Amino acid sequence: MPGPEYPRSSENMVLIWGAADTGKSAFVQRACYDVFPPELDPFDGEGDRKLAVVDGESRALWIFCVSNMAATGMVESFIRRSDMFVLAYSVGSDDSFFQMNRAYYLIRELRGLWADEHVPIIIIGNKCDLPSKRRALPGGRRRGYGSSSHEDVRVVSYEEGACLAEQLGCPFFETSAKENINAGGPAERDEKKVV
Ligand SMILES: Nc1nc2c(ncn2[C@@H]2O[C@H](COP(=O)(O)OP(=O)(O)OP(=O)(O)O)[C@@H](O)[C@H]2O)c(=O)[nH]1
Repeated sequence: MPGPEYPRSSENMVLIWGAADTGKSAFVQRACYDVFPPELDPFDGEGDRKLAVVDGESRALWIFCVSNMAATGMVESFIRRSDMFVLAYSVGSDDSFFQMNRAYYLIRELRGLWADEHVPIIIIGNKCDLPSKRRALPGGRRRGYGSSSHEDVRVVSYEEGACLAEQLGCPFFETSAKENINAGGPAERDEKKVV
């Protein structure tokens, strides 16, 4: 398998990071080509390009996806190089939602964000087209970390996503690569925060 491609010097690098099956590849395909293939090859190690108009200025984005299953060294290398981050979860997976915290704090740690450096991080809850039908658990409990695989129904509400994003100080969007909801805009809006 070829090694990862790298962005050109004129491009802003956007790292999309999330659990497996959150729809990262589908989101990029929708954002860059306005298509929704039913099945996609794993996207790790590949980048894609999108032109975005930011404050009236055309900018080139190089968009790169990694899942949290990727090799630690590769993830850290791309975290250090990226200009902005999109942390993705699926509204159909509690597990992917809980894993975002780890991604968020790793970015902050590696980029020294406890100091003054500002790096834009946005959060997207993909698959918002899934129907809302929360499964009842015995005793009314909520599932916890590691307890959920991906579902065909929504298990993370909009409010839960918005609340976490607010706590972390990140812009938040629910998206659907499938139904083309907010799937072309977040990177452009995020870019606005950079400049
Ligand atoms: N309902 C729905 N399904 C989606 C959406 N986006 C992606 N999917 C489906 O979710 C599955 C995973 O999509 P991928 O784009 O391969 O997910 P990924 O996060 O890149 O997965 P990895 O390569 O394993 O990291 C596929 O079956 C997609 O068709 C969406 O917006 N809505």
